[in-house]
Amino acid sequence: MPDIDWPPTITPELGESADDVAARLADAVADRLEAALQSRDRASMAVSGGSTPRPFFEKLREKPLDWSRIDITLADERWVPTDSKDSNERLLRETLLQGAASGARFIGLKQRHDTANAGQPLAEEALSQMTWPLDVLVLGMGNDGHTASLFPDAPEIDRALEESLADRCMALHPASQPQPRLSLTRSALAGASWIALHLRGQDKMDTLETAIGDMNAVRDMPIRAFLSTGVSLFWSP
Ligand SMILES: O=C(O)[C@H](O)[C@@H](O)[C@H](O)[C@H](O)COP(=O)(O)O
Repeated sequence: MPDIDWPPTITPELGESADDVAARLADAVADRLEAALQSRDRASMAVSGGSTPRPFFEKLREKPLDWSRIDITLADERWVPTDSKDSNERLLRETLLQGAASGARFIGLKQRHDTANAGQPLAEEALSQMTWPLDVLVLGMGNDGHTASLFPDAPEIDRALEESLADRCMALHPASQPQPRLSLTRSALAGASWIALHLRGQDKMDTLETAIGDMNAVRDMPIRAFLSTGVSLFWSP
């Protein structure tokens, strides 16, 4: 079911629990990573933070993969210390990067610098260690239609959405957010070989349907930049 032609008539499997969907997503991601490792020395993945992905991360880490050949980064990061409760890096270290999966190479976005703008060149350099395009990308979405940290109210959003931007990451300062963000750019994200959209709640489904209703206004709902590329929807009520 997961692969849906976009724009879809959304028909997620009704009645699936969040845990069921997290397990199905972990299976699909493991399959894609395994397939990538059949043809190349290393596989690369970017995942999103927030509250939705925790059960997914806890299931994915149990998969029997050759984690030492897998590079993992974040779709975005809040510019906070990596021991902050708001840190996506901390979330990943506490959930996914445990046990055998701790053997993966994690490329964090947060850098020593005080500001996201100052840290961006170092993050860009760190990201260049990975193989691109990404083999796997797991996106979330906010009810304003943001994904990663591509927020419609960020002054930098137009540049971050440029389809041919060379930079793989950018600092953004969305007025709606308490912290500056460092986000992968549209060009870095949209090139992924396989994109999953992991959502939970009717509010997110309503937002998704609004996004699909006017696919041209990408700046208003940046998730639209990815829906037309063909994403696999993993949604639970
Ligand atoms: O750093 C972040 O918060 C994420 O990368 C962000 O893009 C997230 O995916 C959405 O905001 C949904 O968050 P929830 O899963 O908490 O609803």
